[in-house]
Amino acid sequence: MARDSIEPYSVMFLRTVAFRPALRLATANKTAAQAVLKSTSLKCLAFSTTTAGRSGNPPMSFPCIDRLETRQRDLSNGPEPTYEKVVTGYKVYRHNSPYALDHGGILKKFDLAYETWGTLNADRSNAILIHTGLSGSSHAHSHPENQKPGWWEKFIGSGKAIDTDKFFVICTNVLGGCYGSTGPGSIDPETNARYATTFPLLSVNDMVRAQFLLLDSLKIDKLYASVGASMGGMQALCAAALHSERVGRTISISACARSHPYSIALRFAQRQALMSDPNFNRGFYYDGVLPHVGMKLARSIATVTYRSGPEWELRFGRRRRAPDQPPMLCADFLIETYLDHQSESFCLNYDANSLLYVSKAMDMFDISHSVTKKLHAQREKTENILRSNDNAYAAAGASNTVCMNVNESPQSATGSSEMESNEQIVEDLVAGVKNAMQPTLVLGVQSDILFPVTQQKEIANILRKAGNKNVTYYELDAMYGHDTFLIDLVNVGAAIKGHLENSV
Ligand SMILES: CC(=O)SCCNC(=O)CCNC(=O)[C@H](O)C(C)(C)COP(=O)(O)OP(=O)(O)OC[C@H]1O[C@@H](n2cnc3c(N)ncnc32)[C@H](O)[C@@H]1OP(=O)(O)O
Ligand SMILES: N[C@@H](CCO)C(=O)O
Repeated sequence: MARDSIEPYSVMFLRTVAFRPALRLATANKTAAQAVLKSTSLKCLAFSTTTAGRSGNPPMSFPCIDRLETRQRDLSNGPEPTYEKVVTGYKVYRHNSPYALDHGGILKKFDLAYETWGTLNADRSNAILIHTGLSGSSHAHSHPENQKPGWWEKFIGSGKAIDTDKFFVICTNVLGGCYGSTGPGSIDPETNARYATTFPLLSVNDMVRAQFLLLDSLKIDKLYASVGASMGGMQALCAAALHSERVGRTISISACARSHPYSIALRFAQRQALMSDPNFNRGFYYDGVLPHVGMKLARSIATVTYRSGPEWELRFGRRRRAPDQPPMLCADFLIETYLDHQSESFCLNYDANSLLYVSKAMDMFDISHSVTKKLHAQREKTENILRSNDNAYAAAGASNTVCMNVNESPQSATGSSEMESNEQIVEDLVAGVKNAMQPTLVLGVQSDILFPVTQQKEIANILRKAGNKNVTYYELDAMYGHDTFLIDLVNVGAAIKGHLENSV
């Protein structure tokens, strides 16, 4: 098929110097390979499980089962969500008029948290917008007001992949997030209570449109580049296709042109695990017990999709935390203690409702022309009502309700229209990106099971079919899976720098 005919550039110069020797060593000498990895980007092999009391328990003679601790949230006595404590270091764009959303909802007003690095030049032409993945905050890099390392700390800075000597770099927390931007945990101005699951459903384009409103307020007409990975790549593609006149260059890393059923299934499983927590309380948990167990299960599943089997083989193998003890049903293998640690750490760092809304926006992402057209028409209807009179907000926004289980759905469970042919799908996608003619870098990772390279090829293919003559496609053989963009500075950083500084 045509879309499989895109040959991955081998980008020899991009291949990591640290990672390759580790792989080669792996078959011959695991310990040596681990030493190489340890000395590069993989930090820690020591286990540090955080569930209270577990490591201190006396040896058990029967399989141990994790205690599903619930934690009463007492506002005077932790644990409190740390995302609510992020109070410094970001600026806020305040949008004080109703904002119509793609799926029919309305926000009476919204805030967008953002941070910047570097200097905007005189003709305001050197701005780069970094779009985050699912759980990212605006804090991509440290700065004097918040010196904590950001989530892309090593990729941004003087002389770095995104060079702050040359560019003015902006990063926002997405609409729907929980790090300063309006999301389900924010106060609904209509009720003075938290939105929880009365928050309206969002699309990726709703997030991007909000970012362009921020750019308007900064008097930036056109971005030098729009850069993103994972859901950030979806946003970058969306900006390139739907706001094309405002984007000079695009970088899409480990993203997709439309979410495929496999990734939707994986996110559905996470949401189901989360919503099954008895403390979830249909999303109204803010004043009570947090759905900690559900969040932890959801992030465990997510972490399995973010990394890769080959990486874990090399890092953990089949090693157990206490090899002399009988097998236990709790975290026993090092891979299990790792998952336990990662998911536990995440629970208080991110709002459960944001996870639901943002991951749903990812599921709904589809850059096809027909989908965009439908969403646009839907939004226009709401915008017309809003324009019609000053009191229209209440009438137009009355439908901010979300459906949480199939029995609440007005549609049949088996539902759905006829399957389109592959040709029709591609044609629709090509029409969807017909305006995205900017120099574009599409970067994929061979070990990514969540956004596999077939989806990266699909992006490059539809852009080329649409007539974009300046599409660069790189495929990395890094082993860190989907999250490679957070870890592999050598390869991902070089690709980004090359595209930003050399593409014309
Ligand atoms: C995308 C955006 O837009 S931003 C969102 C990015 N942030 C996240 O995804 C948050 C979650 N973090 C992560 O997934 C990872 O830490 C990354 C991707 C950021 C970095 O990956 P790595 O450098 O490979 O770190 P790694 O995955 O090994 O995690 C290290 C932690 O695991 C712990 N760990 C490692 N092995 C084990 C083990 N066998 N048992 C228990 N804990 C373990 C380490 O002690 C360390 O703990 P700490 O973070 O509390 O200090
Ligand atoms: N691990 C990253 C990427 C997910 O797509 C995150 O949590 O945002």
